Amino acid sequence: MRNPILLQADQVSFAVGGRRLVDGVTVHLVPGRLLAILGPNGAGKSTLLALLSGERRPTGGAVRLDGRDLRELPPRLLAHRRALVGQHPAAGFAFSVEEAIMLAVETAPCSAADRRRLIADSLRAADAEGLRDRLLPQLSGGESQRVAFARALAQLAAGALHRDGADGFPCLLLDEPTASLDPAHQHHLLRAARAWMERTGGACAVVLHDMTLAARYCDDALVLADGREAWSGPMSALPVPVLERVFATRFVRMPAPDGQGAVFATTGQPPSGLDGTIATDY
Ligand SMILES: Nc1ncnc2c1ncn2[C@@H]1O[C@H](COP(=O)(O)OP(=O)(O)OP(=O)(O)O)[C@@H](O)[C@H]1O
Repeated sequence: MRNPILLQADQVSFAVGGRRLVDGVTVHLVPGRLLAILGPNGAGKSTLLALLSGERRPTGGAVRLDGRDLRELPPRLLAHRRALVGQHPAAGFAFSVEEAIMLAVETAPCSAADRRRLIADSLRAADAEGLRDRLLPQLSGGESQRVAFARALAQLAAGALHRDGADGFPCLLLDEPTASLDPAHQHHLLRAARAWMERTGGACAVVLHDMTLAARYCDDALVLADGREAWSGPMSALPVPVLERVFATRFVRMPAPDGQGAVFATTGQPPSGLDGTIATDY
């Protein structure tokens, strides 16, 4: 029977100079469930994503894809199975957007026409079709993020052509992919990530600072603080006091007007309880 866990990190740690940036964290990525990785600046979210992607090797514990230690997987196979969209997409050389995405799919075993269609599909999914002929260094921050997302989708779509049958679902790892996006594109990207999971049977983890987006689009949450797990579970069950504790600021959770997820507001005041008030937690 297929292991329902696609990417599995058990008690992973990553230490530099005696400091544990990630300390004994367990993450299970399951097809069809979008995981939000939350936590304050410096909590270890990007480092954890780098461990999950195989970009960094854990100094303790192991990360497994379909049960195989990432260290045993050849880099090419890994590139077919998982894509990481970093926090700051590199401006890179003066390639056009289309050329940059072509680099990610040029070895795909298909015709040139199919390759062009694959690029077009990825650009469309990221609402980046209009950027196709633009040069990478001339893109705005949000445009770069949309192109980096399209490139990751194209990389995994090309990777799927290398795989046989149902073997090996893909894994998409997104590090603050909405940080530079306007509100409409923030929703577009997370809807696209969910649609990608449904289409491919893949698994996805996303680092977010926006709790409202996380509540609307993510099934599960892992909250990190000081490199350790502070809380994990279904996003809908994430307690406001946990957020207030790790972020050291007041959070208010309200029902979303359309009933999907919740709306989170911060007030900049101290966490509830520290000034004698009671948490407003609907
Ligand atoms: N190579 C490194 N050497 C030493 N310290 C590092 C290294 N890489 C990251 N750090 C430190 O590790 C901590 C975790 O960094 P990381 O980028 O994972 O945090 P983060 O949770 O993603 O933060 P943010 O929300 O600001 O993006 C930070 O304090 C960072 O300064």
